[in-house]
Amino acid sequence: MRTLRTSIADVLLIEPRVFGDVRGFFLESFNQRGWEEATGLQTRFVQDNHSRSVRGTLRGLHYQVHRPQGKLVRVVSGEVFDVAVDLRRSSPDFGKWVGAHLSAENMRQMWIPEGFAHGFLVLSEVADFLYKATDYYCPEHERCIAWNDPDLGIEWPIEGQPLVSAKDAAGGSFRIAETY
Ligand SMILES: Cc1cn([C@H]2C[C@H](O)[C@@H](COP(=O)(O)OP(=O)(O)O[C@H]3O[C@@H](C)C(=O)[C@@H](O)[C@H]3O)O2)c(=O)[nH]c1=O
Repeated sequence: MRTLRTSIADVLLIEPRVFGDVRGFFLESFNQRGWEEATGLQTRFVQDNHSRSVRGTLRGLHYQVHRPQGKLVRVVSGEVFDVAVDLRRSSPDFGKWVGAHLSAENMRQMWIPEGFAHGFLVLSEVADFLYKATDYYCPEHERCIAWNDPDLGIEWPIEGQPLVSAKDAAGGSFRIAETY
């Protein structure tokens, strides 16, 4: 695997090694030892998630206060624009966002450390989104910042309104968000 830095130092893009042959391909989607060697992180994942969404769906921007989750995310069918927002007050990148196209074709993964809000927009007809998380889902600690928060100014590749859940439509503003 290859790790690429992004404009926010702790957010990484990961390119797994892909072995193609006449049958198709093989890749290791996660390898604990390879992960530790490549990132220097002693990460322990405790939950794997899978969501499927139709074109124009936007999920986010989500995070958990008190029980933050680091997330290793990837797409196995379709394409999304994936975004991480730094919510760590002590970080030089506090309030900054970084986005990347993740697709079944480019097989890229994004590492979003604890202390970030996360969201993605579906750019294909359908997208299957898989991710590993470093802590369990805790609805009581779950928070949502509005995807179109003017202070964050995320440049989503969309014209018009995305399809969002009722919870996400009620997302709060970054200015008064609980941060880390
Ligand atoms: C996230 C999650 C949801 N659920 C349930 C709660 C609810 O009934 C249903 C759908 O939940 P949501 O609408 O919150 O799902 P979704 O909007 O896909 O939430 C996810 O969004 C992305 C952007 C993230 O970063 C994730 O951490 C997570 O917050 O699934 C779980 O049981 N476990 C989980 O870990």
